[in-house]
Formats: sequence, C-alpha cells, structure tokens
Amino acid sequence: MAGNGNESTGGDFSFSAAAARDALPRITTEKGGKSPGPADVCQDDIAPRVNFQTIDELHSLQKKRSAPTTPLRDGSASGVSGTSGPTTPVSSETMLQSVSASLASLTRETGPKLIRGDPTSAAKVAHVPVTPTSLPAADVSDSGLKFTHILHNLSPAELYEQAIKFEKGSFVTSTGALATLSGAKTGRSPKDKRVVKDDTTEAELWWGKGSPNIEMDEKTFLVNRERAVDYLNSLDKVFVNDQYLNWDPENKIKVRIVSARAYHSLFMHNMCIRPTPEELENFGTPDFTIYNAGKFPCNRFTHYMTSSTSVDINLGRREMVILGTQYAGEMKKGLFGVMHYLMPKRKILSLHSGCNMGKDGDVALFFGLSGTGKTTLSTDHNRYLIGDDEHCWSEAGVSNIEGGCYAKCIDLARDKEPDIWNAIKFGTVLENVVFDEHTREVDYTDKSVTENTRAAYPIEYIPNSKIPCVGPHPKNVILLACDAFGVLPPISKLNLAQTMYHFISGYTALVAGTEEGVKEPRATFSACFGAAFIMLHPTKYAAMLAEKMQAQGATGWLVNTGWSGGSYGTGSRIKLAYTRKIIDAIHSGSLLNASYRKTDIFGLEIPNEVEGVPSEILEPINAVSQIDSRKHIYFLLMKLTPLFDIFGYVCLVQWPDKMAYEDTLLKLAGLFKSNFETFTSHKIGDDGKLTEEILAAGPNF
Ligand SMILES: Nc1ncnc2c1ncn2[C@@H]1O[C@H](COP(=O)(O)OP(=O)(O)O)[C@@H](O)[C@H]1O
Ligand SMILES: C=C(OP(=O)(O)O)C(=O)O
Ligand SMILES: [Ca+2]
Ligand SMILES: [Mn+2]
Repeated sequence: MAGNGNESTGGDFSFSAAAARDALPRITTEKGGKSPGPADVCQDDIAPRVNFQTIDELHSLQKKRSAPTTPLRDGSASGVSGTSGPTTPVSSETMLQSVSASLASLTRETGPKLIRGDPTSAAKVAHVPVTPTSLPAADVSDSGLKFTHILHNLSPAELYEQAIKFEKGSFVTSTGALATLSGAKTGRSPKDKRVVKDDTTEAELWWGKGSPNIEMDEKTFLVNRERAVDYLNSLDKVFVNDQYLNWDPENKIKVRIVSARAYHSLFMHNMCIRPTPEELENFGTPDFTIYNAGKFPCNRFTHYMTSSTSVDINLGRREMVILGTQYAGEMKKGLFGVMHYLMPKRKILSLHSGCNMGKDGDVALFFGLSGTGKTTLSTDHNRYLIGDDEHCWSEAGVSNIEGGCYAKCIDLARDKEPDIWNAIKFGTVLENVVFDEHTREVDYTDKSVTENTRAAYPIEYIPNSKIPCVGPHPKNVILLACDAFGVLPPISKLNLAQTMYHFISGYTALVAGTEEGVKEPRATFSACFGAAFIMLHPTKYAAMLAEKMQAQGATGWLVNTGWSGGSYGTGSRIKLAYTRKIIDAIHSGSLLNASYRKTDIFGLEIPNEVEGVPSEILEPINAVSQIDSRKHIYFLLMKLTPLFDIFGYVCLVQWPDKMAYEDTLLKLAGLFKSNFETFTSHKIGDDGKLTEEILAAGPNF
C-alpha cells in the first residue's frame, strides 16, 4: 500500500529534490531497490505518464470501447467526445434508417431525423444529422425538423443510469436491482385491449362473447398509432430494443420495442431473448414492432375508446400501440397474443404455461392463470427451468418464447423461494416495491403501492435454467387452479377428456392485483388458462393440445394451489411446501401408480396418499367425518375467531360444516356448467367422439 509509506510494502521511498522543496516524502511504488531517477518519483504528477490533457479526455479514458450490443456511441460519423464505438458504419446507418422508417408517421412520408446516443452527451454531433431520405417540401414541419436521439439496445448498466438520472422513482436496491414505479397502472388493462378487425382477422380470430379481442378498425388504429408516434418523436430521445422471441431457431420472431422509458427498455431486455452482437449486426427488419407511448394517454373521443388507456394490436401491419399505461406487462403479454396468432398458423401450439425438465429429460408444463403458481412451481431447485410463462409446443418439443421471468414479489421469502429471491440482483427490474429509504432493503410484505409487485430478470439468473430454453415433448401437463372456494382437491389425476374440459374452462380465483381493479380473489373462467391472450377460438388450441398429449402419452393433472379448510376468508391457502410435495410426486412418477378414489360431482380421481402431505387435506370433505375430538375444538375456535389461523392449526382443520361444503361444491359446479355452455356447440378436432367425451367430463349433478 503506497499510502503506508514504509519499506514493508515493498515500495522505496526517498527524498528527492522536489520532495525536499515541498517538505513531504515522495513515495514510489517501483520495486527493485534502484535509486529513483527524476522520472521515477512522484508518479502522480509526471506529465508523460498520463494519456490525457483535459478533464474531458480523462473522463473519456474511463470508458473502454464496448461491444456492439451497447452501441450508445456512434463513432463512424462524428467521433462523439472520445467514446467511439466499434460498430460497423454500415449497420449503424441501416439501423437508424430502419428505426426512422418504424417511427414514420403515415401522413408524412419519412420518419424523424435520428441521432444515436444520449442527447445529454452527444450535443456536439447534433448538427451532424443522419437523414434517412430527403423530405418532400410539403412535409416540413417543426416536428420534422427536430432530432430524436435513439438509445438502441443499451446495456443494463447504461439503462440503470438513464433511469436513475431521468425517471423519478428509480432507485438501486440493497441487492442491486433497479426499483421502478410503473405509474398509475400497476396491472394489465384487458378491457382496453383492441384488435384490428379486417377481412382476414374477421374470419380467423375469435370474436364475440367471451373473446378478449375487442374490435377496432384500421383507421382508428392509425389514429392511435399517429398519436403514439408523434408523442415518441416529440421526445429528445427514445429507447429501441431489437430482440427475439422463441428459442426454437426455426420459429423465432424478430421484435422491435420503441419506448420512452429506460424502465421499459430494461424490462424488455430481460424478458425477450437477447441477441448476440453478431445477431444484432444482421438484425434487419423486425417482424413485429411495439410503440410504447404509455406515458401519454389516448384521446377518449376517438371511436372505440372507452378510457384513456388503449393497447392496440394490428396483425396486418404487425404493430402494437400502447397509450395510457406504463405497466410493462402489457408489452410482454401483448407479444404473447401475437405468438398465439402466428404459431398456430405453423401448426405450433402456444401455451400460457411454465415449463421445467428433470434430470432424466422429463418435461412438465404448468398451465394456470395469473397468480396460480406457474412461476413459483416451475422454478424448482431440483429441475431445469425452461421458462415460467410462455411456451411453444411443436413437432420437435417445447421451447420458451421469452428470455426472462416475471415473478410476483408479494410476500416473497428467501426460505420458501430461494431461487427467485437470489435472482433479484443487478440487472433485475423491481416494479412497485417499497424499500427502506436509507438501507434500500426491500420490504416484500408491503402492499402500499400495489399487491402486484414484480421482478423481471433474465432467465439465466435462475441457476438451473436450461439454456437454450428448449426441451423434449412434455410428459406431464399440470393444470393449476387457485380455488378460492376451497372445494377442489389439492391434486387430482385427469383423463384426456377431463384435461380438455378443464383446459377449456380455465378456472381459477383471480388473485388481487394483476388486473386493474381486482382487490380480492374471485372465481373466474379464462379459456385455455389465458383467454386474455388467445387470438383464435379456444377449441382450436384445445384440439392441438389433445392431439399432442395423445401422441406423446402425456398425463393431465389438476392441482389446486388455492384454499383448503374453507373458502377464502375462513380457510387458508394450501401451504406451498405441500404443493411442492405434490408436484414432486407427479414428476417422480410415484403418483401415476398410486391408488385413487373418485369424487362426486366433478368425478375427479384423487390419490389416497401423497408422500409428505397430510392425508386430511387430500379430500376436504372426507376429513369432516373423520375428525377427532381435538379437531372439533379447533373447529369451534375457528368459527369463533378467524384469527385462529395464526396458531398454525390450519393444516389440520377442514371444512367446519359438511352442508356448507356441499353447497359450495354445487355452486362451483354450477358456475363451471354455465361457463361451458358457450363451448357446447363447438366441435373439438376431427374426432366427434372426443367432443362428446369432453362435454361429459364436466361436473355431473
Ligand atoms: N400452495 C401454493 N402454490 C403455489 N403458489 C403459492 C402457494 N401458496 C402461496 N403461493 C404464492 O402464490 C403466488 C403464485 O404466483 P406465481 O407463481 O407468480 O403465479 P403465476 O406465475 O401463475 O402468475 C406466489 O406469490 C406464491 O408465493
Ligand atoms: C404478466 C402477467 O403474468 P402472470 O401474472 O401470469 O405471471 C400478467 O398476467 O399480467
Ligand atoms: Ca401469466
Ligand atoms: Mn408468472
């Protein structure tokens, strides 16, 4: 240590002429004992030793040339303040022209004049325009004359700096994640989704009752697109991400995301597949483009608009426009909708499911609506994670659509979900969490901003992720339902017809938060466990699933990750540890050969035993007639005080009242029946027999 100034550090020290003059000892760090010449002393102020003349040059040395994945600087045209990048001039020019074309207004023939890089550091080149094509005189306008800076595929570190500098509410947490606020919207807005109905989509897509596709016409789409593009072009800078979807190399899709916030850019950097520098060089024209102008509202007087929020998909133009919501999940799930259209055209089934693989290559799918456990249960320390939310099932097997995971953080606990906990580090986007002002430690129990707190991280942040994220054909198809009524068994084995029945029904209790305005759990049905994202009629996906499961001999399972011992309010949520044991038994194959009994009404096969799970909870009603006197006291206490839960006896207690259980069971069965009425007139696949079997596989009463 030079600062110690003594021999034991190995550095000589001696008095030089200069030192004598200043009356301070000079320290050299040169080893070898030779007496220091004038050039060897006082290295900190010897001019020839430094490579800079000015403070700007010094700062320029701080940053090394970087790979083209972070092409913040464009050295080719200008030599911006000493930080020239190695990106080839050709691709840089092509990229700017391509982005300019993306951002072109339809009433003006070209896009904005673009400059690469941060306006705050690139002032020197603002007068070196990169003009895509010459503007016709009639198109000259103030907005056409200004420059827009493009921050193209910035690295996480660069995006952190952008967010922290320019986006209020951005902070680094104690574990290095970027805490952000998504603004007024903290969940998706499915009622504000619009899909352009043209001749093609009118015939192809699912419209009408139950469909998530609320129509808009082409003209209105263009009105909203113009609004979004004009807003983005009015900014000093926009972020552009060029990335991929789908790990299946034969079926990957190139997507471009244009957004106003570093938060959005980092979110998509994490969630989509990240191109290599070479892939980015040769990216070419995107297959689909998102214009995220979410900070800016739509015009409520526009036809088809019912609020200030609009999320618009135009499959013909291969574009999506976001106005009036900054919730980043809209982008992720919007692209998922697009995949639900594009993939079935190629005979590939798109799945709203998590997916993991055992050491022996056994693949499991986890279907379920938001909050049912796809992310939690597919992230399993004993298995390889293929993905947590969106997959494709092709002739070749399964592939993840995404490059990252999007985990719920509410009540996240290190001991219960260690892999997700550890993934929340540098690079991870943490949405709407609350943290200690000083230590920046996150309080995952705090719902002050929203219940729907989220972490978005690259999939490789999970230690046992399978990269590339592909796998063989699934062996087990697990349907997750979070049953707020507390009457579905925690685990049941399904035959193919039952699997189809429950897949088409897509039952769960929607847990608070993910969709706007939902404050407490309520029963909901969402076809294919993702009606908000499917584009075609549910029976099209169901037929494909049936065909694939049959061909591969996959087994279907229904797992209730919801309530037990009573409905929401009196019972409590099944312990995650028990659900994990149940899932373990599915994976290991031990449940396949277990002994089963059949339930009334729903006709579900429930195992008599699952290793590590108390048998009382396997069939709620059974326990009522089997309780011992001690449990009777618990029930009494539970009736007297719901707080009884906190004593932890809840895994022992069951439905306090047999009548209440049966009423609730019948009520739920009735809800299933009336929900399924919409589908009874539809044939599933070419097999008329299967259609009949599916109809018969629902509740009977
Ligand atoms: N028995 C259980 N099974 C699965 N998840 C549970 C269970 N009990 C509580 N949870 C919690 O429910 C949430 C499930 O959410 P998540 O896995 O993100 O669902 P999805 O990915 O399907 O939207 C997590 O916060 C998890 O900790
Ligand atoms: C992003 C979402 O996914 P999930 O809740 O299924 O994880 C969502 O539904 O908004
Ligand atoms: Ca989801
Ligand atoms: Mn999830």
